Amino acid sequence: MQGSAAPSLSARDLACRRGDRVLFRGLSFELGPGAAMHVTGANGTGKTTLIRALAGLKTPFIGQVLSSGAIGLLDERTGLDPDQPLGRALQFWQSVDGCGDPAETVTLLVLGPLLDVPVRYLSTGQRKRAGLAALLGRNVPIWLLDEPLSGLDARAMEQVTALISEHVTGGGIALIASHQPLAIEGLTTLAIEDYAPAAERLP
Ligand SMILES: Nc1ncnc2c1ncn2[C@@H]1O[C@H](COP(=O)(O)OP(=O)(O)OP(=O)(O)O)[C@@H](O)[C@H]1O
Repeated sequence: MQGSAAPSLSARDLACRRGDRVLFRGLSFELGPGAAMHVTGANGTGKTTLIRALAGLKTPFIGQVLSSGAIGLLDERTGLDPDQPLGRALQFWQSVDGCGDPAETVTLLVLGPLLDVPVRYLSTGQRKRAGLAALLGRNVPIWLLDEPLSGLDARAMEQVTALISEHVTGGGIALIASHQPLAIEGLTTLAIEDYAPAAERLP
């Protein structure tokens, strides 16, 4: 994994809004090596917004995000060039981040038969697996995963869950927003609705 220091990710008294609406406030947590946290909440409660704030892509309205170690984000975008065949698109990240051979990841995620297919032709589930392969190839310690299981078949869900477990067992950090249950040992849960301003809470 990139960087030798122990990774950490924390939020301190975080509040984010979209337009005039405050989605959550007073949200704090601290994650260290080997931590996995499941962010739950109904549609529109702010899970993606939280992940974007943690990734540094959105400025919180109040509070701070602190991290030590490189952050990798997996969301609905793969980060892969849509016009390149998958194999070449994955190699691009490998050359940028200087990581090892992606062959193992390609095998694990059953992407071998798709290496010659342009990224834009991949199905939803194939694209999700490709995005995860790119993330794995980057070898970063902190994973922010926005709905990593959506669009996956049962077998792929198991494989992706196993890869997340392996990442945290190896000392990485994973924060996962998901509507699906996650079979990951030691997983903690952050219910984002607990941090909604009182006026936003459902009865
Ligand atoms: N650019 C934007 N401008 C204004 N409001 C936005 C913007 N992007 C998102 N929102 C609103 O912010 C709220 C939170 O959206 P977000 O995507 O964080 O929710 P979520 O919990 O991830 O939802 P889901 O479970 O559907 O993925 C939603 O009400 C959404 O409509």
